[in-house]
Amino acid sequence: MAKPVQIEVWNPNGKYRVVSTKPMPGTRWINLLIQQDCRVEICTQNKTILSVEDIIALIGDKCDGVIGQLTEDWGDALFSALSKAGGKAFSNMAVGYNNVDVNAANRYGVAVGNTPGVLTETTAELAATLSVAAARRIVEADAFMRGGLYEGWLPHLFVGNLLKRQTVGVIGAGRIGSAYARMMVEGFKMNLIYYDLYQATRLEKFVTAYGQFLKANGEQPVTWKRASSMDEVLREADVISLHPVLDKTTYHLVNKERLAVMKKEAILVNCSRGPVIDEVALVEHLKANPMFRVGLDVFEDEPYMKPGLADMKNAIVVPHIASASKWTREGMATLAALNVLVYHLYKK
Ligand SMILES: NC(=O)C1=CN([C@@H]2O[C@H](COP(=O)(O)OP(=O)(O)OC[C@H]3O[C@@H](n4cnc5c(N)ncnc54)[C@H](O)[C@@H]3O)[C@@H](O)[C@H]2O)C=CC1
Ligand SMILES: O=C(O)C(=O)CO
Repeated sequence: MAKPVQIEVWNPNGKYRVVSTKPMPGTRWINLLIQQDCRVEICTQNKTILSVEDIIALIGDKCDGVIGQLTEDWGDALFSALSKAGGKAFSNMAVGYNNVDVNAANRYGVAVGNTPGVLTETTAELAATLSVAAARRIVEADAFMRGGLYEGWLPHLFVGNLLKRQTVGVIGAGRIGSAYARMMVEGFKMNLIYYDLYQATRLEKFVTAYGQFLKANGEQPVTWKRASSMDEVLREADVISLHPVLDKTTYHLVNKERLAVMKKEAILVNCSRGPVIDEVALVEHLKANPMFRVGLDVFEDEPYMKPGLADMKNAIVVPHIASASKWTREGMATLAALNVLVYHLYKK
């Protein structure tokens, strides 16, 4: 039997019981639930990742809906427990739902929601930040300065890459990949090459129009190309950012062989999911190619890094913060609450 979990209760007399496995930013999401007659229970347990047993204890005997987190394993055990407690709706507070077994949810009659859109620009901005930080060696230079090593300007000190007129490669040109591509094309006048299973028509139109604008102003136009294979992007791009969903087709999409295809001085950014890159192969590649740089927001065995990664000066690592702006996180919480409510509102 799991230990009882600590909770904070809002609107104790509400008719529907909705559980959030974590406190979430803002109060709009709580107010929306209360307005629809929900008793809101928020788990305040001081434990970063709740186990399946912890969440089963939270669900208890009666629960109408749950808002959960991407760190939790939403599979058969949890959907079975939620269904037994009368639950009909679950929302991940994330757009990615690789932690959710949607088939299991279907089997138990639980509707599943996620939080797309509201985090698109914020996530793309972090990918752009990592791209620039890697190109200009910002983290290394910061450590150098703080280490008291700066003795004066030198022609060779922290020389990095100029992005202007280089090629940006995007793998997975969906919402976030396309927003990132637009930032890099418009912000740095980079040419675009992308690979996706589907054509990114709006993105292509944007780059074409921006190219025409530049030309009309006497500047060299930017260009775009839809690659017929992922390897084409890896071969041609100077900066490559990964934005696909994580599923069977994208697991270890970037492996030893594909790293070898990339330019020796390329920059690789990952703000999608850790397992899209074979991280062991990446560490070896970083060791063998000191001019190759990566910017990583996500890791294969999150929260852990593969041995050796933390020692690599050509790697920038941040703790899965790509969607971490106040506006976005409040928006994600609001969307998650609406997802859980939709089912109940629909029934009324
Ligand atoms: N690091 C972070 O904090 C965040 C990470 N994410 C991750 O980013 C992912 C993408 O989010 P969105 O852009 O909103 O989703 P989206 O569904 O709009 O875009 C995903 C794209 O990947 C493409 N794709 C799927 N399989 C592919 C393959 N085998 N090769 C190439 N492309 C493939 C799809 O066609 C689609 O265009 C999420 O699933 C999530 O895992 C999202 C938000 C924040
Ligand atoms: O939404 C997601 O998928 C994240 O990784 C966090 O925002």
